[in-house]
Amino acid sequence: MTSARKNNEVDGENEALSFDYYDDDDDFDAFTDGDGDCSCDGGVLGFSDPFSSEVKPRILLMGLRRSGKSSIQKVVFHKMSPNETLFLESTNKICREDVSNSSFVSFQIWDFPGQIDFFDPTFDYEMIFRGTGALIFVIDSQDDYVEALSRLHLTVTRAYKVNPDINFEVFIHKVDGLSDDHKIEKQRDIHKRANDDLADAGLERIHLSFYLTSIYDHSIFEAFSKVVQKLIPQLPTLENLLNIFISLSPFY
Ligand SMILES: Nc1nc2c(ncn2[C@@H]2O[C@H](COP(=O)(O)OP(=O)(O)OP(=O)(O)O)[C@@H](O)[C@H]2O)c(=O)[nH]1
Repeated sequence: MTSARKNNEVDGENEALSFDYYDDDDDFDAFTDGDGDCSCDGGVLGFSDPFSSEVKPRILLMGLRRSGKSSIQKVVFHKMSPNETLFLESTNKICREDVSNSSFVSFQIWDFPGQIDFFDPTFDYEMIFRGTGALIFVIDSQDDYVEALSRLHLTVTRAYKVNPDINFEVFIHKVDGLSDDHKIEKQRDIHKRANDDLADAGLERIHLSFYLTSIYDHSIFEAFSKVVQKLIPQLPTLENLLNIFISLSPFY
């Protein structure tokens, strides 16, 4: 599969282009390009959105500090080995990256620093949520997640008010250290608490999808793939066409 990826500065002034092409049959490798870095913006507050007219869906990566957001982006899209992520520095800027590997699969990822005050009144979160297709909220399952859950609730409710069409995706991350029983138990607990919080706020109509993920196995690629697939409007039509094709195939 041929892939091209383009990096942009968020402020749009110093546009740096980096295209990489490769051939690979692996669906998940189709997300990666090898060596590029995303570009980041230092002015977190009140930056402009020079690409707001683009139709590319936007995927936000949010969550508390050190939950694993940048590691996910580096492993999935830059072929970084999981062990190398141990040396990643904390993100203090919004990093935005354009990913496009076909006319169907094309989107932007915005990696948010964990420590920003997202609800600072000068921060234009309405602009950010308005153009968002999916919001991935990363929860570190190896840490105490009480604070993460309250942050998740705040983020989701704010985002929903601005744009009820956002897909809310919760990555229960770093599950590599947990036994299978423990993983299921964590997922059940987080799922229940997050949905109880929404029900208490009268917002049970907000749907959260949960995934158990780790950068140390295939789970992070599968989860990201599912998130991206939901953003491909042509997918149901493509599936229908493929089903028709298969049913008419002489080998079927
Ligand atoms: N065990 C384990 N560790 C992980 C996983 N993903 C990330 N980490 C580790 O978590 C630490 C923090 O990862 P980062 O990607 O820097 O976290 P972040 O959310 O981007 O942090 P900020 O930039 O501070 O917001 C690093 O030491 C990673 O190696 C995972 O799936 N399993």
